[in-house]
Amino acid sequence: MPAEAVVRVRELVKTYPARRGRRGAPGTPAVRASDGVSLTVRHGEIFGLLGPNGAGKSTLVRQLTGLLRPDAGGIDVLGHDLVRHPRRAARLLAYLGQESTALDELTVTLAAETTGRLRGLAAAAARRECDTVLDELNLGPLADRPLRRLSGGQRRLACVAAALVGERPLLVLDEPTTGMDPVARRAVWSAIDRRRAEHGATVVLVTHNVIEAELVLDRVAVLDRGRVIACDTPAGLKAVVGEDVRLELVWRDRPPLELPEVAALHRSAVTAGRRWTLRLSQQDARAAVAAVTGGPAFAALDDFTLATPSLEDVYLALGGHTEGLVKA
Ligand SMILES: Nc1ncnc2c1ncn2[C@@H]1O[C@H](COP(=O)(O)OP(=O)(O)OP(=O)(O)O)[C@@H](O)[C@H]1O
Repeated sequence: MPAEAVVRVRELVKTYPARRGRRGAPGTPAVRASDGVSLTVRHGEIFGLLGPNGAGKSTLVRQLTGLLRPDAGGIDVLGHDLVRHPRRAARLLAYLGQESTALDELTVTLAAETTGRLRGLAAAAARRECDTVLDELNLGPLADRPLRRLSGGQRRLACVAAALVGERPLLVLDEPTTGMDPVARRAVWSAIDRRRAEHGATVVLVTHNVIEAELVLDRVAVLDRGRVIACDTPAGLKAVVGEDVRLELVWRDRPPLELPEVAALHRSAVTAGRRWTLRLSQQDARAAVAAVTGGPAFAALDDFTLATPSLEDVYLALGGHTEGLVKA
């Protein structure tokens, strides 16, 4: 393994078995949630896994953290074979899963301190680190509240705090900022970045927020149906769509498909209800805007935007499905 690689995943395969339904209820078919995933995360990177609901992101990180055993393939974290030795994961990485039920009865302070103690910190050190992290994430005022008495975003923030106590060289975070307001999100991103800058931590995180992904990630693997369909820097991925721009049209009600200029756009649009998204050359985008704003189509139009490409456009260009991607 090259010195700079912290995580190396090779040809990972995981299929959830089919289940027969009980008492006439429909069963569930087998799902191949990791379908030959290979990727390498380098030292000090903030590496993202992006993809819609059900793409296989959580399945991948649960295997990375030793919680789920792959059917085939290899996982190497800092030179340790985690398929053969899944329990070593606890020493190598801090994991923030999607659920927090294990900590719900504890206060914010106790959740963070206990996690630190479980990671081998002495009582005084755990307390010290806990104070620092609660301060960093502006959780001081909520320190004595049990997690179950917090709002969804506050609880998530408390779980991030717990994940950050008791330093680990690798942080694996499954949608760390879900449900948080912008201030909390910013605090989380700076806390993560500080771990990287000051302690050389490497971060793997799951997100479906494409805007956030562009801002914080060094590299991103785009997952779709258990496969990595692209892996590059956000800028590198955006080069896939070149100089194109994105035109979004939102219709008031039913789009007037009887108008030829609208019917022509419909053929290349990705539609989601009243919203159409088109990726066009700059010249074609200008012509399209002129066509829908200059003629009878305008009366049926609620809103339109022209934007430079985002990761979402890359995702569309790669043939992904955007239903599960969050755009703001
Ligand atoms: N325990 C399970 N048993 C059976 N199928 C599962 C199980 N967990 C996940 N799946 C299926 O595996 C696929 C991948 O799920 P996974 O949770 O990894 O996706 P994800 O990309 O993390 O999605 P989300 O963004 O919604 O969290 C989905 O089709 C899901 O329905």
